[in-house]
Formats: sequence, C-alpha cells, structure tokens
Amino acid sequence: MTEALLEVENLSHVFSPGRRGEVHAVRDVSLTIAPGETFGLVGASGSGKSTLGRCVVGLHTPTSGTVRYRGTTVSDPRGRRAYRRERQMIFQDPYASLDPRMKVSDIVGEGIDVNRLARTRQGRRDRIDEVLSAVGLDPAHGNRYAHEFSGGQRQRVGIARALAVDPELIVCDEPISALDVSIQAQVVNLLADLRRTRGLTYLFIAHDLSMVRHISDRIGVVHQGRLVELGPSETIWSRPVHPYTRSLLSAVPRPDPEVERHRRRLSYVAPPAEEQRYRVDLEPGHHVLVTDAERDRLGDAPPA
Ligand SMILES: Nc1ncnc2c1ncn2[C@@H]1O[C@H](COP(=O)(O)OP(=O)(O)OP(=O)(O)O)[C@@H](O)[C@H]1O
Repeated sequence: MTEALLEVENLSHVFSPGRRGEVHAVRDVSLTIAPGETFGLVGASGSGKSTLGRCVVGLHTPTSGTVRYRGTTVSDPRGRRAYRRERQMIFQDPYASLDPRMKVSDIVGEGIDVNRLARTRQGRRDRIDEVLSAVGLDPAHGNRYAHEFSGGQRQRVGIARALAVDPELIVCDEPISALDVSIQAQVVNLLADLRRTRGLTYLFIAHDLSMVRHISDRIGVVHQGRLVELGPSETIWSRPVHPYTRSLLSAVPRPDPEVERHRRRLSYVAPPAEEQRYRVDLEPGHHVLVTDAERDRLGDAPPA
C-alpha cells in the first residue's frame, strides 16, 4: 500500500464552553489520505467537517488525537509549523475569505512572501501571473480588488492563493456551495484539472453526496462529529450501509424512473451522541461506525 500523505488518528475537537456550553465538534475521527487521492467528506451542516479540515491544515489544534503529515506529527505545538506550506485550504465563502481592500496580486502574493518563495520582484510577479493563469484569470487583473470580481472569479482567486505556495494537500471546504449553480461545475472541473496537472491531493468537504461522488476516490460520511461510514466512492453511492448514509442518499433524486418509482425517503433517528459506537468492517476499505442496536439491524436495512 502507498504510504499515506495524511494520517488522522482518533482526532477530537471540543470548543470550550461558550453560551451553548461545550461543543464536541469532532469525535474520535481516524482516516488516511494517500498521495494524489481525493477524499470526499460529506455530512450535514454543523456535523464537524470544517473543524476537522481546519485541524488538518493547522488552523485548529485538536483537543486530542493526532494529525501526521508524511509521518511527522503536525498537530502538536512542536510540529505545528512543519509542512505548513504543503497544507492549504480553500474556504467556503469567497466573499468573506478574501480581504476586499487588498489587490488580488497581494492576496495571492502573501503566501509567497511569508514562505520566501521568490527571490526577486520579477520572480514574485511571474509566480503570481502563473497561478492566476492556471485558475483561468487574466494576470492583468492582479491589479484589481477582490470586491470587483464575481463569486466564481473570487473563488478562483482563493484557489490561486492556495496554489501560489505550491501545496501538496488542499482542504477544499465546500468551495462551490456559495456560488451560483451555473458556475459550480466550472469550479469543480477546474479543481479536477489542477489535481491532475499539479499532482494535488484533496480533502474535499461537501454536504452534497451526489457532487463529491464524481470527484472522490473515497468518501467519509460525518454525523454529529463522527465518521460513521467510510468506503470507496462508488460503494458509498450504490451500496451504503450506515442508516445515516442511507437516509442522505434517499434524499437524492435518481435519474432512473424505475428506481424513482420505488424510492422511499428514509429518516435517521440519531442515538444519543455519547452512546458507545463500534466499528464494523464490511469489506476491505469499507467500514461503518454503529451503536449496538444499529449493528443488530445492519443486515435488514431497506435499500436507499
Ligand atoms: N469557533 C467556534 N466556536 C464554537 N463552536 C464552533 C466554532 N466553530 C464551529 N463550532 C461548532 O462546531 C460544530 C461543528 O461545526 P463545523 O463548522 O465544523 O461543521 P460543518 O459540518 O463544517 O458545518 P457547515 O457545513 O455549516 O460549515 C457546530 O456545532 C458549530 O456550531
């Protein structure tokens, strides 16, 4: 087996007490991502996907558990700075994540400066021009401000900012959900092209399983901070086993009229968050995390 680029082991993240008390955003999540792989992370709003992604790139320090990158622990204060450049993030909202008062060339150039990736001003400019072209923007537009761009173009700027430091792993945190439906596919296709041409590895976060299915090699399904099912993309799509994954899929319209006719909308009643879960290995690379009662019912769940 190829050595993992990223290993997340028993990672939990609790936000300290606020008005709503402690929030257990991520609970005991383990996963690995191989070089060049796209790993889709799917789940409802508030299930902990962004928090996990932020722990992976070092924007949060996990409460417990480990993130290893190329075998080095990067989640504790000692290893925090290691492989920082190699792990980048693209954010959900290209309106909020780009400073409207900065020129695009400065937004993209910031990481180049911080990481001292260009020795001369011309070298810096060339690097900025190259990544702007790579994301389909006119390098001449580097002189414009982020607020002058449309949502899709802003997200391209966000992608260029990530690419400028020559990363290996990019956490794409719902990169299209704030965009017009008409341009979502363009951004997904751009990310797929960049993965191929630059040998990138993605942790791709989304709430829509039907979208990540096409670009992911494997998919992890998150519910209430837990990774409840993990498997190859096509297996999760066509033969989901966890009742939560089934309920997610039963909400997705299928193009086949025959399937549609027999489709039933399944609901998932979540057991108490603290209840003990068990890992059940179904076949190599495919497992679910279930409570005792769910484990007993795994065999007789209706098709999604
Ligand atoms: N900085 C924070 N302080 C306190 N609680 C937080 C913070 N960030 C997230 N949370 C809480 O942690 C939980 C998980 O949030 P998170 O953003 O990781 O979920 P998500 O699956 O990415 O959702 P979304 O798709 O809406 O972004 C939620 O209950 C959220 O309210």
